[in-house]
Amino acid sequence: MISISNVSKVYSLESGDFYALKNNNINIEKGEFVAIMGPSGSGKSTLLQLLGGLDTPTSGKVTVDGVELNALNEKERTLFRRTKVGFVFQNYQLLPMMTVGENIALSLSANNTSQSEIKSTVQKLIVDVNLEGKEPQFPSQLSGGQQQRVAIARAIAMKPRLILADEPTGNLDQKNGIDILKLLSKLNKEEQITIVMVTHDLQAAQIADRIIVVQDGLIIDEENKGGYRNETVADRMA
Ligand SMILES: Nc1ncnc2c1ncn2[C@@H]1O[C@H](COP(=O)(O)OP(=O)(O)OP(=O)(O)O)[C@@H](O)[C@H]1O
Repeated sequence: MISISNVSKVYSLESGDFYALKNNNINIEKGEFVAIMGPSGSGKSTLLQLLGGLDTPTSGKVTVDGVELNALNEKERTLFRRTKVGFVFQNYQLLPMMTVGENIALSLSANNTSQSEIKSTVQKLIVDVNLEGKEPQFPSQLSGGQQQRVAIARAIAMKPRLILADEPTGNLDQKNGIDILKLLSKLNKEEQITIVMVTHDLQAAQIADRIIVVQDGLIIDEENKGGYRNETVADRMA
């Protein structure tokens, strides 16, 4: 489903080139639930942004669901993000002036889906994420856990084969956090949606099939342990 080959992301700073990610390789299978852990600043969000086509690598190849992201132009990348990937963020990123129903329908509307299909899809999604009756309300009228469920409904509206979640439980209390993890797990098991989730919470990561650790710009996992060395920030400057 996902293949990363010799991927680096370099930022040019006044002090020199800084490797947010340095020459990484990884494969994630279709239907896997993968947690990404690692210290602050290690490169986790950068990795997620590359997988979601929100950013491009400085070098190397990123392939997602058969699509080689490097080969896409800006327009194609936008279409890729809209149709192939569902994004879930720590701070939900709902549009405050839109109702729950309208937020969920966003990607459908952007994709020229008919009004009747949008209506029936939103109604089904509302039930799937257990938010019956909340459709006409605004995000500010919902709890954090409910807002995150709206964000997940929005993320899966286009039936993506991949969900990228950046700290989806980071703003939630334990109970709401667990509910969100259960919902993601259900989507993974029942719909075979591949999930890549960044988390700082080891308990949250336990729900995943595999934990990948990113440290100092290096992805470390079972296949990749040989590439690991304990780099300092200075090592990441070219
Ligand atoms: N636009 C940028 N310009 C320069 N450096 C950047 C830029 N974006 C990210 N970085 C650097 O790249 C490194 C990786 O950042 P990233 O956001 O991926 O870390 P992270 O592991 O997600 O951290 P956190 O857990 O705190 O969210 C950090 O050292 C960060 O300062």
